[in-house]
Amino acid sequence: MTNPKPISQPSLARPAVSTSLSVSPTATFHSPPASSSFMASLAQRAAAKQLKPFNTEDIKILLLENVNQTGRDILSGQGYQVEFHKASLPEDQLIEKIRDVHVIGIRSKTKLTAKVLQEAKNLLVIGCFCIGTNQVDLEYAAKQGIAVFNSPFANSRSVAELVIAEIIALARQLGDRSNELHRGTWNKVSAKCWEVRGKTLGIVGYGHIGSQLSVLADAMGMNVIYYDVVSLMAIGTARQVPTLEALLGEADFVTLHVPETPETKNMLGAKQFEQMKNGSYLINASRGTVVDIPALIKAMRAGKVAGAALDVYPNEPAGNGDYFTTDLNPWAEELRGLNNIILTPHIGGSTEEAQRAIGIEVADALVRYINQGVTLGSVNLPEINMRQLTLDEPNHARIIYIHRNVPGVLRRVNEILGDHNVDKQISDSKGDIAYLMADVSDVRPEDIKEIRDSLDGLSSRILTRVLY
Ligand SMILES: NC(=O)c1ccc[n+]([C@@H]2O[C@H](COP(=O)([O-])OP(=O)(O)OC[C@H]3O[C@@H](n4cnc5c(N)ncnc54)[C@H](O)[C@@H]3O)[C@@H](O)[C@H]2O)c1
Ligand SMILES: O=C(O)CC[C@@H](O)C(=O)O
Repeated sequence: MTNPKPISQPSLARPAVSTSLSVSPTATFHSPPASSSFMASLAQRAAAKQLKPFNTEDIKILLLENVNQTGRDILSGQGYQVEFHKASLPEDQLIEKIRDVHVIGIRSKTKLTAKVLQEAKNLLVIGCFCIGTNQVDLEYAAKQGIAVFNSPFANSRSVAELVIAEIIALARQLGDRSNELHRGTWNKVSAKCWEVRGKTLGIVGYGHIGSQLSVLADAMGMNVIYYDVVSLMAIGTARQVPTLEALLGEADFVTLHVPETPETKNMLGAKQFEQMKNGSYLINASRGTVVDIPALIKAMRAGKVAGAALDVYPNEPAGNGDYFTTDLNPWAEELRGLNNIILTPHIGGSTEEAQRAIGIEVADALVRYINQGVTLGSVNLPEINMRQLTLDEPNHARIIYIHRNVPGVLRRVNEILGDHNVDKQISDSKGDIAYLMADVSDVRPEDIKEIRDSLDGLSSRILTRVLY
């Protein structure tokens, strides 16, 4: 059973932000970071009337892991209190900080486990300023009525471009040649250095990143094959293969673009390295758990795998520094000692374009959720959208009721709302959790209190919010 949120949790006021969704990462490629939605939000804010009982400056936001300035500006521009940290926080400090905040913004390093989230008594929403959401216990968050948002594809192109660079760098042993020359050694070789034209790229996971990569590799004259658990339309001349084994037996380069799930843990282990072609290459820019690294080390020492590029690791440090040691991962020294291996510190999505786009997209989603209750793009709650209330509707209130998805709730909710004029109402469920949003007109403050108290009294309640 969930812990109900304290009734004292602030009801959030009239929106003051644009509702535009960022639909394309290229939008920010062509636009400066001060996005149109950000400017629009500032303009609207000037005109907006702050309605009682809630002021946006009461909202406390904790941003970790160097969330981009674009996102910070949007959130501060709303008047929220924003606390910013460059790195992630150790669990004890995270627990201490999270107790107090309504919103937390993270990237891939901060683990929001049930243990941490159960301390977050005021938390309304989590923003993952990245693609992956495996670092958050999504189910537990939903059961607490905490919405989670991410940016599903704003860094996909950046990752795909990095992988293209790595395919060529591995084929030409660029890392080794460069390191040698940095040490003063001239070593001009062509043995086992290849063009990529005509070679086969095997993409595991043909989603946003895998399919972008497919287009780029196709354009370089590579044959593209892919394996995915779902049947997906091939782009260009790419071809889906039925099994991972089939892909491994045919690909010269294998690149992983699957999410971290129990099924993808050690997806590439000793058996799979055996199934790869002799002298083939492996690239992992997905999650560190997907590759069994000791097995990779063996396969590379045996010459089975001719080169590898790793961007992600089972354990990654909270911030920058000299942390890539055996204290972090026991095999770190062995990995560093291998030839033709490119090791990067989880930078697949780390470009100016991607980080700006993510900052805007996730911050906009947070503001929409805080100010309007809109869950479009949420990864753990049903997606509900309703048009913004305007200043022409001064006595309207927006009721948000997050509840357990059990029989009879709508009847009880409508008994409570039934004495009022319900202009609009939407409800949807996702698994055990349901989200109801209703706009009610001609309500007085005492009505609002009564509605809220009555909804709070229902046994199905997870969280009630009233925005007015
Ligand atoms: N290195 C980085 O900086 C970086 C940046 C962005 C994303 N990522 C990682 O890359 C992953 C993929 O990103 P995406 O945007 O392409 O995700 P996506 O959800 O668009 O695509 C993932 C694909 O993997 C498939 N899949 C899932 N489980 C599978 C399995 N067991 N076997 C085969 N296919 C499976 C899915 O069907 C889907 O098509 C993310 O989950 C994230 O962890 C890393
Ligand atoms: O920026 C990050 O920390 C994560 C990048 C990437 O792994 C993602 O999931 O988007």
